[in-house]
Amino acid sequence: MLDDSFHVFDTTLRDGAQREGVNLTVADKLAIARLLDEFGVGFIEGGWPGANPKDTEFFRRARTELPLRNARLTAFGSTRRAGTRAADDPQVAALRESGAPVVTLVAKSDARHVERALRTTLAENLAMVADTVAYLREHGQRIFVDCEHFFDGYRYDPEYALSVVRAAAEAGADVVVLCDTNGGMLPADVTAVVAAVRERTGARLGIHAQDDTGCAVANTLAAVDAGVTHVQCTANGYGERVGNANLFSVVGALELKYDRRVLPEGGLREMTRVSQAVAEIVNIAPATHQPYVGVSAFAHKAGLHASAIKVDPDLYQHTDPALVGNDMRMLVSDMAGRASIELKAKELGIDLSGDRALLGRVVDRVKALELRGYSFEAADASLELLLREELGRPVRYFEAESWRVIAERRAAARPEASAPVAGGRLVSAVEGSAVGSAAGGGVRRAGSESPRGSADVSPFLGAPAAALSEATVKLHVKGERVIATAEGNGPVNALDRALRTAMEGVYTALASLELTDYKVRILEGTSGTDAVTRILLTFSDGRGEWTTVGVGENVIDASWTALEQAVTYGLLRQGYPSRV
Ligand SMILES: CC(=O)SCCNC(=O)CCNC(=O)[C@H](O)C(C)(C)COP(=O)(O)OP(=O)(O)OC[C@H]1O[C@@H](n2cnc3c(N)ncnc32)[C@H](O)[C@@H]1OP(=O)(O)O
Ligand SMILES: CC(=O)C(=O)O
Repeated sequence: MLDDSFHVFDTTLRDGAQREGVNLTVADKLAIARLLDEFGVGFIEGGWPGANPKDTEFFRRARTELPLRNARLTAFGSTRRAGTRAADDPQVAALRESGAPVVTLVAKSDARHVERALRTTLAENLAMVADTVAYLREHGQRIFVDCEHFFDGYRYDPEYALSVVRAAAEAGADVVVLCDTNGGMLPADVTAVVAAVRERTGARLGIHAQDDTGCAVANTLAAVDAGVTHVQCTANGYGERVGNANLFSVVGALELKYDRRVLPEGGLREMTRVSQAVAEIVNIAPATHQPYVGVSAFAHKAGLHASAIKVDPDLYQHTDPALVGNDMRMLVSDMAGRASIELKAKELGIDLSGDRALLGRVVDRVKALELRGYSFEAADASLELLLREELGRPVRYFEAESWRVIAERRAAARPEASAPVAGGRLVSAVEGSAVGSAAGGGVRRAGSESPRGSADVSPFLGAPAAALSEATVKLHVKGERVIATAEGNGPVNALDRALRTAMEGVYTALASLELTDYKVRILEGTSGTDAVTRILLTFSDGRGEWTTVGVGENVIDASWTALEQAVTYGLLRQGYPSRV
């Protein structure tokens, strides 16, 4: 067990679960608790037993399924109801029966809340606090008291707020936690209030800060400066409304800035992994710009930054990313300089150091392409193909002579649709920009059947319909001209299938490549449909992912550019020697 002189108290499973959009199962809660325990927090607040069946079940299963190495499990609940005895309050009984060694009791400490929300007297509220603490202590549980709305209450009626702290401490609470429940405090005020409460009560104090002014982490650290020895936080800052103090930011600051050991050996290096794993379980995409653990936390874009980082990464980083299990990354864009390209190439395993002319050419090409709408910062694979081209080692497995896509949408099985239409009028065909050139003779032909189009049964704007696309590609692969046709549920899917069909006998590993993400962004244009389109395609081969970028006025053409690169890069990853 950790040193008890300073507590890192995690409330992801209680306050974190109060975030809009979060709905954890018991299994999710157990999995998160295991991660937090491994990470090394001192206390894990598991929920409110008795408030809902799920939290009651969590504490029941935790007895056998949650052997904790570092943390102590904590049950949350409120002080007894007004006008009852703690021993008769079913909610207090649920806390006792939870089996948790520690209980956090939420208590009113703002006189207005006592009178208007609880609708009881100030004296009865003090008795509710003291009775409940004493009762649970007698039953062998360790007690922390969360003084709800403490800071607002202290401003309104400091003597009453202080009397709640004293009532809790005198009844046997180990820690009295001052809560900024509405999250409206600023750091300097927190420091001043905490210092005054310490001086006037002598109680061991903690802090629980909501993030409504964006100051939860700063307020938590301000309270530490004033002497609290217990900090309540949540993983990734999840919590009611805009959230709580982010556990990872607080722990990062305590360990790396305050030089205070609050985690067991090795815990800090797990921080990025734990943050991402919790986000995965909670089913919220990890916040990319989160301090310490975000994927962008050590991503450098500006050329000037890169040029100094080349000399020493510390010149542009507040700490070593490896200490928190994160990585430094270079982003290449139109803000890049030669140093950015050199460092990025190194990251990709290509040594360009010293070749100023080549680096300069790459910078110029990147800037020119970005002006046209390309974006390389999210498309490392495209950048690597470009670098290899500039090095005089272009990667090619095929050459596209042409491609053509037909997109068709059919009204779903109307009885009259199958009958010949009499008296229809033929109107002129309109020129399209995505049609390939005519076929030659004497070639291999490959075909792929895609049995179904996407059956769009949405009733939106009309009757159900089926959409289907058919693509034909004409390629040169290893000296042979190949024509392949395939169907797909959309034009890009059909092109992807046709491309694979054309090469499947030649590059068998193609089967392991999978399109996992397709992003479209409309760049500036005069109207919605004639604007320039940027496509980002992400592929996976089961071992890793890579992203490529394509730009064009025609969305299918832009997609093709990205697709050609993605497949090329995928084949390079499979180890095929480059040749046409
Ligand atoms: C600041 C925080 O985030 S604290 C954590 C808050 N978390 C939650 O509320 C989530 C879980 N809550 C619940 O499931 C339900 O609200 C329950 C089970 C706790 C209570 O449900 P209900 O009995 O239906 O009461 P309801 O939610 O309407 O109101 C809360 C009651 O608790 C009382 N109460 C509130 N705080 C306290 C307190 N510190 N001590 C004693 N009683 C309290 C209120 O006065 C109100 O009493 P009333 O029923 O006599 O009006
Ligand atoms: C206890 C708690 O969650 C709060 O006061 O915000």
